[in-house]
Amino acid sequence: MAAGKSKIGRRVARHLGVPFTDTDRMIVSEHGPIPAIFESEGEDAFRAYERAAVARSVGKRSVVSLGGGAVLHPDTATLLESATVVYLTVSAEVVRSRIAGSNRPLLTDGIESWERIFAERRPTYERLATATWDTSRLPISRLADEIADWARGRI
Ligand SMILES: Nc1ncnc2c1ncn2[C@@H]1O[C@H](COP(=O)(O)OP(=O)(O)OP(=O)(O)O)[C@@H](O)[C@H]1O
Ligand SMILES: O=C(O)C1=C[C@@H](O)[C@@H](O)[C@H](O)C1
Ligand SMILES: [Mg+2]
Repeated sequence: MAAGKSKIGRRVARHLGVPFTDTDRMIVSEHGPIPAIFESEGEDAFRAYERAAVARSVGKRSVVSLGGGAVLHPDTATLLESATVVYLTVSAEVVRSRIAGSNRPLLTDGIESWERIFAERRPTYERLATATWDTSRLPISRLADEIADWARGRI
């Protein structure tokens, strides 16, 4: 969470001249704010909406920014096995300020929740990654340039 998927993904798509989709935004436009979905319908309902949004997005010539937990669904993990997956990392030290004041429903204990969730998901992220960038030190613009250069010709 807060590694830069949405901000960097949008710029990468612009550089590549392909459509951009952010599955969190799709869910919000179709079902309302994410915290409200978690509160009134629960995480399982959110994951089902997310799985559907990912299934409609992945596999086209485009850039898709996923929610941090999208890989938890086995169908999504299977879809990503045949996609070009950029895994963005960030250190706990740096992410602390990025998540301050955030309304991500799973971050009930701030950085402690972030670290626990990251440790649980890390093997899955690493398994599905085609390439990895750490976003802790470089600006968004530089990361987007590098990733777009790498992705050109691959998608
Ligand atoms: N390389 C970076 N340097 C500094 N700030 C960054 C960088 N990348 C992202 N940020 C900032 O971190 C915050 C989170 O970024 P963003 O929303 O793109 O993350 P995300 O991975 O999409 O998070 P989520 O898991 O909630 O979807 C934003 O405020 C963004 O401006
Ligand atoms: O990592 C997660 O589980 C989440 C990340 C966000 O992008 C949203 O998809 C939601 O807040 C859940
Ligand atoms: Mg995002």
